[in-house]
Amino acid sequence: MKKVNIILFGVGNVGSTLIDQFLKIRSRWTAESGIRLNIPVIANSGKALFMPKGIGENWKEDFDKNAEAYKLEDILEFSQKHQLENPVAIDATVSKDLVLDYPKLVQNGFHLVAANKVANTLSDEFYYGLRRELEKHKKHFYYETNVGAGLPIVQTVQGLHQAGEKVIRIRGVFSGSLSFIFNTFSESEGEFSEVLKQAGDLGYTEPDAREDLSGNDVGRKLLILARELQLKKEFKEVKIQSLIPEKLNGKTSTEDFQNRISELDEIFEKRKKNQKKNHVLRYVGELKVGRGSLEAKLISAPRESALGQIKGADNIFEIYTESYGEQPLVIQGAGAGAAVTARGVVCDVLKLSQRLN
Ligand SMILES: NC(=O)C1=CN([C@@H]2O[C@H](COP(=O)(O)OP(=O)(O)OC[C@H]3O[C@@H](n4cnc5c(N)ncnc54)[C@H](OP(=O)(O)O)[C@@H]3O)[C@@H](O)[C@H]2O)C=CC1
Ligand SMILES: N[C@@H](CC=O)C(=O)O
Repeated sequence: MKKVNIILFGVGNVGSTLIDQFLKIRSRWTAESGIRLNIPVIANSGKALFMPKGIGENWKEDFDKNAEAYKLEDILEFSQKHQLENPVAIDATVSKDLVLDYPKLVQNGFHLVAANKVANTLSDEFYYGLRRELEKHKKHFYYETNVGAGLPIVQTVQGLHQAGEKVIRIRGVFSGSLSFIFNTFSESEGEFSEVLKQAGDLGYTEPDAREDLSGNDVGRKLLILARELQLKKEFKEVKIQSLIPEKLNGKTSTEDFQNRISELDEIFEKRKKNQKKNHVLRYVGELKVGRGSLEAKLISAPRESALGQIKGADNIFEIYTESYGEQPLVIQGAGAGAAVTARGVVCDVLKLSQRLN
């Protein structure tokens, strides 16, 4: 029997769904794959719940009653003291501070699985430094949900590249929240701000929706894919069209922004009206590998086109390669939401566990 110990950072939208999915699947993993999954630590930004034998169905009550203030060192000590086999740190936060601690986690024997995109979008120096550290300590890092949530994008791009296939261009709708927003807004009479709020309530936006509206989240996904193709790029090199007017950006707090989102209504109503007939708004990302160009922008696309026909919070990725020629390899499906994202993390943990002794 192979034991795998999960240390979960982030018990928000994705993290709490992930716990529920783990609790449901783990007896099947034990029976079918010989993997015994234990979740001895779960933490938010201020508190952690330590349970050496692992959390169970009542984890929310246990967390509320028994979680305590902690530092990363407390988790490292706990892992040593209880000699946790195969510890895996899962990052379901948006924290940069936690990411800066990844090398320390790896040095202390942890494998990494991240929904958080920050580690793969910091400087080139951090990106390759972390990979050197992982190699040195023979640890693994999975992050499939960084692009397309539960869709198999990262593994497909990695697989094509490693197999020697020349990837020429990747284009599509990379944001689940912006997809939902424009798919809904283009077809309804409702105000833009109402649709934006709905996207937040459905768990599609980042904790601060401006990360989506600014195009930064799409910019990050482009950079992550570019780096998989060994392009040496930094985030500042991604050309990004922000959808947030200056007055709502910068020094405005998240709360202020939330209170003022109706100021976006007129702007987007105009954009919707100023389109050709049977056209819809789509926020697209495009990576041209040969030119090394990465761009995220709002376009008006024919309703019947591949980009125009997507629904709900769908992402669509068109991957143009030498062998596929003019007809791209297309991956499409829900690109945001707690259930699909958590399932993507579960898949990562399963793949990682299968590689362990
Ligand atoms: N929603 C989606 O569809 C997708 C999300 N993702 C990524 O998943 C991640 C989580 O998103 P989501 O669940 O929606 O976010 P939430 O805001 O719902 O949850 C974030 C959680 O992280 C915790 N947290 C913040 N900082 C730290 C820290 N330093 N240490 C430990 N915990 C911390 C928060 O705790 P507290 O409450 O104390 O602040 C909270 O529990 C994000 O990186 C997002 O980009 C990726 C793909 C799709
Ligand atoms: N906020 C993101 C969530 C997934 O990465 C998005 O809208 O795509």
